Amino acid sequence: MPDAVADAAAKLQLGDAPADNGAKLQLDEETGEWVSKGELKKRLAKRAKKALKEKNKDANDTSAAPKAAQDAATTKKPKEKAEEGPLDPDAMFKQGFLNDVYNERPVKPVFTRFPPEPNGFLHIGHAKAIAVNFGFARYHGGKCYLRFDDTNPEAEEEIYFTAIEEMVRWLGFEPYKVTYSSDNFDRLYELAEKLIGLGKAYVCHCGDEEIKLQRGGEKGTSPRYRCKHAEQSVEENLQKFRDMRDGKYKPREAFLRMKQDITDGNPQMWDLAAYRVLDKPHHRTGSKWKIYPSYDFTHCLCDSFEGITHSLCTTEFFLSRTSYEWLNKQLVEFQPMQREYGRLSISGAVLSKRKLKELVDKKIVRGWDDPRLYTLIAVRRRGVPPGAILEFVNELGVTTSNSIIQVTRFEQTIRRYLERTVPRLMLVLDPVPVVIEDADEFDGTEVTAPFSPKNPAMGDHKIKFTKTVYIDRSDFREVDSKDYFRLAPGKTVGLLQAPFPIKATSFTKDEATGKVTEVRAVFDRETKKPKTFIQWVPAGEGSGSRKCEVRLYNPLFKSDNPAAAEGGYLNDINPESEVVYPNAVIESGFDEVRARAPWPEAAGEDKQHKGGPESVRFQGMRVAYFAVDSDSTDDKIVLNRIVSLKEDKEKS
Ligand SMILES: Nc1ncnc2c1ncn2[C@@H]1O[C@H](COP(=O)(O)OP(=O)(O)OP(=O)(O)O)[C@@H](O)[C@H]1O
Ligand SMILES: NC(=O)CC[C@H](N)C(=O)O
Repeated sequence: MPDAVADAAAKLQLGDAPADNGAKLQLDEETGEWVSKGELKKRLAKRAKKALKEKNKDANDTSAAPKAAQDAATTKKPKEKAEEGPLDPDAMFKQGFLNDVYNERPVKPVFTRFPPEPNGFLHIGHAKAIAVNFGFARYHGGKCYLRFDDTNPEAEEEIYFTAIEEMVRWLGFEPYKVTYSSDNFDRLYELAEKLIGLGKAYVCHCGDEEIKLQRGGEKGTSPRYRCKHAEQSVEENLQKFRDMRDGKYKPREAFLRMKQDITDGNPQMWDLAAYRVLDKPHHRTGSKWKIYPSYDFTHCLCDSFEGITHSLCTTEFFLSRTSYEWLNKQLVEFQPMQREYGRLSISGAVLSKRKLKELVDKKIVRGWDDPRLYTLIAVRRRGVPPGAILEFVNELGVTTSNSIIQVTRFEQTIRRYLERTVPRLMLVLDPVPVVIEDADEFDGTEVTAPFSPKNPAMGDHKIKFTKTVYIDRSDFREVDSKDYFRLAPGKTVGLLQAPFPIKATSFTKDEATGKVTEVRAVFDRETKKPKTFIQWVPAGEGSGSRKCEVRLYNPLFKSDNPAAAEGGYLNDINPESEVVYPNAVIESGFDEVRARAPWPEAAGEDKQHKGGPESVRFQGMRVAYFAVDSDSTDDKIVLNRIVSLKEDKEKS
């Protein structure tokens, strides 16, 4: 975003209640959005209903019940089964702001564009911009360009072009054309000469301080005025502009200014810069140009060249709309329409390029794609499905206000999406072997495990049952108590899909570490319905189980607002943001899940765009949702926790 625009937007506090909306709006305190009274009422009613449902659900939680009981629970309660289907994926285009934007200009075909500056990796906020621009065109049967806004060769790098395009496709969108603002440098130059010819632009030699004074001084309260350069003749301006082009001026010695309307209250009309001298080679045009057009000169004209019908951008460009329309009217036939929607941010997420770079350089994170970050490459590496991101944006809806969304809300959408879509496997984070002494007759037999207890269409797979199985350390207690329902000496627990529940008889301990090293148990053939079922993984060669490293992620920062933390955001790093389990084990069904990935196929991850390791996703039953990390090799599996199974109540 150009600094001047950001400053102007900040001055007018565009993040506050939108002033340009006729309807009476009210603040939705949960999302930070301004919505109509009716919409707020609807939302509150929906939330109240959901809270009640959660309460009832907690009371009837069946996750630890026997399989038969689980089946019964899902068939007996049709309401829960039909629960929370995904929202209409086009909801954000059918109502509210985007519907209004279309109705303002109900033309066909629709053309939109997503116009990133190739100066960094995209972040979660950009996912909204992609969903809005590409989605709007798709919904209306139109086309969306991916246009690299590459007018600032100082900050641009090849790697960002590739990464940005990859992200658009990963989110499931196909650009109509990939274009570059720089493709138009010749045409833009000619139009700049035309603007000079119309007496609407002049070459200025003033410095920053002088320009500030012309625009009303530090506080903007003194009278605005134009400098003497504004009086130059068309011929003189043309000559000077050509001299700029031909390298006769050094950077800052001269720049081309539009002659707009300094009496207008909008700072975007105070003779903005159109061209500046910059002695930098450009990655596409090489050293052909010594002058480069500004955002304000370039963007609106490129929109017109590409026939953009609806130019959708974020609210900090609200004031720029005036100069956007002014310039197009001076120079071109086709008039695009710019409209502005609110930015999306996630609380506790650092998105500034400088801060991200510092985190990477100081090795606080594993790289720009570290799963704790909110760049899109990081969110992808963590395993968040592209469809879940689109669902999140759609659920939030699009309005004119900026929203800072709690990370727990993002995670809740991801969780719901994964719950519906991914297969289930058994995984043990911190394994303890349990020897079932009377299991000889079952040793090496197979049990059948469904990939989804809720969706039989996902099929099932076989798991070897072995006399020694691994269970999680947290599922065994050396000393039993009445309110404890998992394994303990003399206590029975169910093993999911196993022939019988087991009862612990004894255990051994490493005296040096105090850790249990082995539990001995027997089948409990009497207890038909143990209170709890736990996951297990077969042990030994031939069981097909695999060792893996599991990385559990928590928020990178201790607070929701790291920028405001005492001593700065680096002082706010959460020491528990990554917890590694190096000796986890996963059952053999993992091989099938890996071979079938992406499972399910979805936007951005289909036959054509075969996903990377992160598209191998599953629910580790009773543990969390996981995806394969890009650090994995043929010999070593590394898994990332995408999200926990349930929201951590403390966090929310
Ligand atoms: N947080 C956000 N929420 C929604 N849209 C965004 C957000 N950030 C950027 N965009 C939009 O994405 C498009 C491309 O953005 P570009 O990379 O040029 O943005 P930017 O504002 O410089 O981003 P940043 O400075 O945050 O990296 C623009 O239309 C911009 O308005
Ligand atoms: N109009 C827009 O969407 C602005 C895009 C531009 N690349 C910016 O953020 O600076």
